[in-house]
Amino acid sequence: MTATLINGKAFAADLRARIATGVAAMTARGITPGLAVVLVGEDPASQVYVRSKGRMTREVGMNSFEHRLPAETPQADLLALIDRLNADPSVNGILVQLPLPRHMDESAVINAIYPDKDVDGFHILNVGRLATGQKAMVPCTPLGCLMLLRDHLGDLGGKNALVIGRSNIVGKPMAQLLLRDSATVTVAHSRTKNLPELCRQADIIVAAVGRARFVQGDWIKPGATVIDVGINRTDDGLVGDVDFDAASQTAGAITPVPGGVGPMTIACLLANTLTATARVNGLPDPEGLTP
Ligand SMILES: Nc1nc2c(c(=O)[nH]1)N[C@@H](CN(C=O)c1ccc(C(=O)N[C@@H](CCC(=O)O)C(=O)O)cc1)CN2
Repeated sequence: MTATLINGKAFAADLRARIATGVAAMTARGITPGLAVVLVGEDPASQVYVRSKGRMTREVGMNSFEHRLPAETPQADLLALIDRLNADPSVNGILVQLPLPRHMDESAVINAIYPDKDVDGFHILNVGRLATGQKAMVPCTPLGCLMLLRDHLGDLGGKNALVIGRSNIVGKPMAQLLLRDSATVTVAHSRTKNLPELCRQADIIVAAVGRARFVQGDWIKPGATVIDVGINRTDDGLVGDVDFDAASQTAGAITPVPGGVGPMTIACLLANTLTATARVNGLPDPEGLTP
């Protein structure tokens, strides 16, 4: 292997320590940030993520409120819970764990969250704010990717960045964030025709396709920075969207799976909760936690 390993796990631990310092300073002023996480149903991976979110929220000194609802909960009951959390001043951030059960309308649920408590950054108003360069709550996984990229590369201006995947959660906001940093951004997806060629021109690849080892080693431009957002459970264990062994022969730097982007998601959720708390209390945004 020749590529530098981008250690998201270590970066996330350091980020959480910085957040804990910010929380302590806020608590000293009589404000303790609170994060409410809502889980509907028993999806095994979601249960693990929600448990980790609760533990890490408490570890940084924030109040954690967990709401677990049965899979068959009517949507109206979930919306009523969100209304209560919107009105609760001890709750600064609200997150509804995805995916939701099939009978629920994801957009309606997300857009019921008060935008300034939407620490996932999925509310339509935050999507618009990000797209127009306004102060927004920014989706956690792309924010984590941006932090890793800036830490590794410094200025992203003028770099050719390829985002593979166009989801609302990762691909689209990732493209917006890279554009904001003056990268030249291409978004590829399942209908893109010349993906290997596009990859070979990219200084930065962010792979978020949801297909195990989809991005091949010989697609990588020598020295490129590769950010792998994929979390695919296979017979070989957890693997990313990039063929890590092959890509790391050519890339300049690469994130592993696990231990790369994944841990940044929860750290950035805590960062967003601290930011939301600062904003609602008329304080400046905490340093280094927003794009
Ligand atoms: N409301 C939301 N739902 C979901 C989000 C989200 O950002 N908001 N993202 C994902 C799941 N997710 C957090 O919710 C998440 C995914 C992965 C990790 C992580 O730390 N991954 C580890 C591996 C852990 C494992 O073994 O599964 C890693 O990559 O090292 C944290 C959070 C979907 N839902």
